Amino acid sequence: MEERGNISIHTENIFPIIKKFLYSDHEIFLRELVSNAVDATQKMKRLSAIGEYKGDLGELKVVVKVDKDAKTIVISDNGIGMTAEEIKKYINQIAFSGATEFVERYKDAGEQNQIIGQFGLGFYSAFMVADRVEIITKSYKDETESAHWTCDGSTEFAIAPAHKEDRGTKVILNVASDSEEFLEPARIRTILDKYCKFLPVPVEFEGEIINNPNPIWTKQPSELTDEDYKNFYKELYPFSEAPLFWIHLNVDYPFNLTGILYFPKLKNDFEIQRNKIQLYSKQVFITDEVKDVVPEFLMLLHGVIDSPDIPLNVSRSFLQADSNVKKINTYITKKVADKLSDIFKKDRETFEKNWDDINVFIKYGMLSDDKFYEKAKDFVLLQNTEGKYHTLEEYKALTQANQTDKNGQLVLLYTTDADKQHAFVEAAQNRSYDVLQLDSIIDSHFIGMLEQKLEKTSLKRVDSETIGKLIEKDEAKDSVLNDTEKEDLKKIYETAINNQNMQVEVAPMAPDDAPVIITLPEFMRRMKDMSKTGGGGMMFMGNMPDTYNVTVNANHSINQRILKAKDDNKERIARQAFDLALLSQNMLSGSALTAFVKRSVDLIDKE
Ligand SMILES: Nc1ncnc2c1ncn2[C@@H]1O[C@H](COP(=O)(O)OP(=O)(O)OP(=O)(O)O)[C@@H](O)[C@H]1O
Repeated sequence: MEERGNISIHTENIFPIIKKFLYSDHEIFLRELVSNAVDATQKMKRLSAIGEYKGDLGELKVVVKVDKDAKTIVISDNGIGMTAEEIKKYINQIAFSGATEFVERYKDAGEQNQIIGQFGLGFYSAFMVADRVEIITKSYKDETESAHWTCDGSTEFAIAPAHKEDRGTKVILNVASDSEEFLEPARIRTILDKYCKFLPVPVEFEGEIINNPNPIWTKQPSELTDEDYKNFYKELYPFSEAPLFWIHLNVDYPFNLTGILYFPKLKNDFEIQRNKIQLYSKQVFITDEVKDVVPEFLMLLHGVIDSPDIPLNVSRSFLQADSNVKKINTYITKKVADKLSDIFKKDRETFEKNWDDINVFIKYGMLSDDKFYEKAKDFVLLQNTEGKYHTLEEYKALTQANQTDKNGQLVLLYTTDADKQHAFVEAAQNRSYDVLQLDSIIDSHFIGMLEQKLEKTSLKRVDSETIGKLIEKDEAKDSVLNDTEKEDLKKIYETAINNQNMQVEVAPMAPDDAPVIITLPEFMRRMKDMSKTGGGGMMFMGNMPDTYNVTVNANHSINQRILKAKDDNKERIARQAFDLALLSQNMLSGSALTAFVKRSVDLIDKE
């Protein structure tokens, strides 16, 4: 006997609204229906395990079928099934009230609203692609009766007895004409691959099981080998290089979370490496946009996080404020810091070997998260030009005696390019100063942070001053030139250089230091660097020409010779000395380079 009825909801017809709101994410209907089938199957397993069900379970699996001719998609399971009464209760009432609530809540929200794709709309998402949905089901409780429910997306439904032989549920979607793309098996396979790859019950499509029901994050770390972790990484990202190391997350109080985070081999273009963490809820894929769930700097990691405690059906701003999400953030940050600290302590060699790949990540973390900084400050490494690694403490101990200036400030020297800045690096080394190699994209921010955090410490690029001024000591240098001679020399150089952006100064240095040294002041360069990376509101600086300091060594014999030279030769020699300084810094090019070569030939010719 067929029974007809009305579904009691306030909104006349909610389906057009659902369809409109879920426009971009119609494909999630499959996730919802397959998850329901999986839930029903797992309930069956549990009933059998506790002895509530004594019959034969059979081979528990979910089967998805597409029939292009009949224009149907069928999702079948041999789970607990439903009696007619249960259909009325769970489908007509509960599922409908869920859908109504969804519409009530979101009908005023804009179409771009991000939450929509993450909202588990449940059974009624079937109407996003079907104009008629049927359920044929037989409960494990009722071996005699089975039921057939039909609904065309209006508020009316029909329910009649059916002739289903075996236990379980079959959901038949009669696909609407505007959704026929979902009748393509390739499309269905892609969707299953995306959302159902790790569902806990085997899912069959076109005669094949498409999922891995026991992904390793659901197992205990003690059951797993390094190979298992590496293989799983390959399964997730078939085209990526092997990971460096990983962390197995496993917590059940005060929130529930499992997962595996991998440290990838980082490329410099770390932007495109984002969105590599996949978020699951009980093995159902939800999203790979884990922003807000995972701290920003950890988004460089790869892997999976599975938590039923992350609310997926709320807006993003709410997500940020959610106390569970905050706790998850803190937990993951702590776990990552602990893992790094552990590797550092137990196997410093490996840690140093991987430094190139992990330094960006660690520095990024220290910059963006104070708690992470507190832990990482003990294992962050500074690499010097000799390729040796030191912790902050070790480096302080190494440099303190020789690199403290007359004001008690510890000056750490660094180079961004040991090749280009070679002359300066060498000058520093001649004084037994140590020079750090800080050349990754994040280092200009990292340097600023170190200065803020470390007491009485500043960092200077090795070519930002002449060696005597980089680390000012009390030892005043005598000048062999008197003030008039210095003034004369300055004028000669200014005329020879003839460039307003080159600020000439004559200063006494060691006779064997270079005759002319060109430097770009630290402050100036940092401002420009910042404007390049878009920080600090210094955009205007980017367009300003560099203003260099040109220091003429009053104690160098060439400069004494210039003063004694014939008038027309003074500027020639000065220009030659200046060009040599440019040349040593790779700053000589174009017509200036041609002129320099010509002048050099003339000079040799005359010798
Ligand atoms: N394949 C199935 N077998 C047995 N019962 C089912 C099946 N599909 C749905 N149901 C019943 O219908 C109810 C409503 O399903 P629906 O998907 O709308 O909501 P839900 O699964 O409870 O929550 P969610 O919004 O997370 O999907 C389920 O709780 C379940 O009791």
